[in-house]
Amino acid sequence: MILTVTLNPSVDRALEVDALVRGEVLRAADSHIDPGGKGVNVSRALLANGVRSTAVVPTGGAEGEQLVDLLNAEGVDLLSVPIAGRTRSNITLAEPDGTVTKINEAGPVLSDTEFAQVSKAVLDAAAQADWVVICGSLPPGPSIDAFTDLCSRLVGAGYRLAVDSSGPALLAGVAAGAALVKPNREELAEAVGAEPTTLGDVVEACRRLRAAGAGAVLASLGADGAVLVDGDGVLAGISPVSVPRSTVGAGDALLAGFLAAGARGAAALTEGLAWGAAAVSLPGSRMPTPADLDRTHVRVTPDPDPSRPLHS
Ligand SMILES: Nc1ncnc2c1ncn2[C@@H]1O[C@H](COP(=O)(O)OP(=O)(O)O)[C@@H](O)[C@H]1O
Ligand SMILES: O=P(O)(O)OC[C@H]1O[C@](O)(COP(=O)(O)O)[C@@H](O)[C@@H]1O
Repeated sequence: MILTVTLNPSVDRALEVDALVRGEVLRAADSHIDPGGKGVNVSRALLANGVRSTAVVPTGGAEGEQLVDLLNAEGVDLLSVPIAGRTRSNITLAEPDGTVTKINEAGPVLSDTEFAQVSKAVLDAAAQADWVVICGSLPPGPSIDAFTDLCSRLVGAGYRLAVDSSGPALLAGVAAGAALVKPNREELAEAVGAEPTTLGDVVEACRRLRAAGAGAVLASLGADGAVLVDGDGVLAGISPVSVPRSTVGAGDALLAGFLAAGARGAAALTEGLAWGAAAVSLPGSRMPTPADLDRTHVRVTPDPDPSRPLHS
């Protein structure tokens, strides 16, 4: 079982528009409502592919009830912790060429008591889990020290921890010794204070995160695929998509596929890239099912050419 933790989940509303024009009334060609938040998406992707997962989510207000209803309707196994604040709604505007504009709310304040309740739910359930996967932004409220403490307690208790977050929360996961971190290109750049422009730069940045405590680094690079740096070496892979529809949740699908396939080596990276590419081809943040997966276009190579430029 893979336990996911989404401290700041959301109800995701995606609107498909012909073109984004500021100051105009836009008519949506289509719309989708999905349960959202990065850990929530990892659980949804795992469930859609027959892998057992439980999602820990603080929920509150009408949107919190809607989120629980949406997740129950999909059959996601939930540990919902009631909070006083209102669960956020995030908006995606998707254009036909695949361009996505997102507006994410900050999310409700999680009080110290509520954060302690969520932490207890996580620590209690972790004993049954092969992985504990903490994903997404931190909501307002918990200090970075409290978050670091949760990560350290999980690692200290011997659980395999994966962290997919940004800024200080990503660095807290690294410093706590998470077995895996999954930054995207911007998160990697922020973490090392340098913008990667080649695969060599990405590998160097991943090595710095490993030196700072992370066991493995899975760097996702949008249309440039992904790079895995771990104790076994360096792998790079790509999964071209002819008609990108919505990149929302692509990183979550990549992480889910990578974990589902054992989180090591070329087979796991191939699986992650196939799930990521499939998510990009689907509307909103719909997660791929086995029927959506096509591994034939995925290319994974060891020790990639460090001078290869990044395009996306
Ligand atoms: N435009 C794209 N074309 C093909 N694959 C993509 C594209 N965007 C994302 N992907 C796939 O989804 C994965 C995650 O996307 P990325 O944007 O890096 O993560 P995140 O969603 O976390 O920001 C990539 O590693 C890649 O496999
Ligand atoms: O916690 P954050 O960083 O605000 O992100 C939340 C958003 O991320 C998502 O999980 C999508 O993730 P991606 O970044 O992988 O596209 C949405 O479902 C959600 O609205």
